[in-house]
Amino acid sequence: MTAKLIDGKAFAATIRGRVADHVARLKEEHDLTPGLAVVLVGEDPASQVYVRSKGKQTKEAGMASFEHKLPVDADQETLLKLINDLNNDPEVHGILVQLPLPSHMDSSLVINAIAPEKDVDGFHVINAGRLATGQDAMVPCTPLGCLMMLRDHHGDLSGMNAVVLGRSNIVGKPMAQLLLGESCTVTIAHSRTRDLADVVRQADVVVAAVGRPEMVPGDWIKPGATVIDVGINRIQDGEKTRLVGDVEFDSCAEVAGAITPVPGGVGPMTIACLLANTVTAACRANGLAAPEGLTK
Ligand SMILES: Nc1nc(=O)c2c([nH]1)NC[C@@H]1CN(c3ccc(C(=O)N[C@@H](CCC(=O)O)C(=O)O)cc3)C=[N+]21
Repeated sequence: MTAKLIDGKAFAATIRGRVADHVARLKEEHDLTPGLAVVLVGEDPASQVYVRSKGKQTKEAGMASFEHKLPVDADQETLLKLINDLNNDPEVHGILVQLPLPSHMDSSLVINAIAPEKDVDGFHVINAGRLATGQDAMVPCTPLGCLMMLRDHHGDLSGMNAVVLGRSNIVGKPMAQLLLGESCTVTIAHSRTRDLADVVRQADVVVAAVGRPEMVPGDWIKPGATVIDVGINRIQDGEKTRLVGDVEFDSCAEVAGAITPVPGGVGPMTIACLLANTVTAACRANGLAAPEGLTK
């Protein structure tokens, strides 16, 4: 392998340390404890593991963690009532509703019921609009984590060709907005893009967020490019299963200048940014400046 490995796990630990420092200062100087509420509907085992890990990391950073579980057949009104209560709870600065929701619920409606200033996922339409127009927004955690890694590796990104693979509202679109904000020349490629390989070959920065295991081979990568792999796909490997990203790691690492691994890349950064967003929300709710180095 010739590429430099971008260690998201280590970087995420650094971010969490900064979060914990800031939380300690908020307690001491302002008697303020940032609080994060996580809402889980249903009992999907992967979601349960993930929610538990968020709660643990929230507490480790010195913040208050509130977990709310609803049964899979809960009606939407019950969820909306809970969100309304959390919107009005002064101890809750951030609200995350774990996605996907059961199919009888309207996720857009549910997400848009969260007070925008408590929407630490950055999925509310107000936050999407603020990000797109360059105003202070809550920025979605996964793209924010990717941007932090890119900035850390490159410093200035201006003028670089960035190709974002995937056009989802939670990763692809906000990632493209952030890169545009860094003055990159941004292309969003997707399943209908013509000559996809040639498009990706133009990229100095590739962010792969399509959810297709090992879709990007090394011969699509421009020599020296930076590859950020957002994919977290569990595939069968003989008797066992293992996690792979959206890029073929070994072949891409032979060509790229730098690459994130899966696991240990974007995933841990996502949770670290969730904690960072919660601190930002708590600061803003109390008329304090958002912490340096933890926001966009
Ligand atoms: N409202 C909402 N916001 C989310 O941010 C959200 C969500 N719903 N629903 C589920 C997805 C998934 N997600 C992950 C974050 C970190 C890891 C992570 O840290 N992964 C480890 C590996 C963990 C393992 O071994 O399974 C890693 O990549 O190293 C994984 C998955 C956030 N999501």
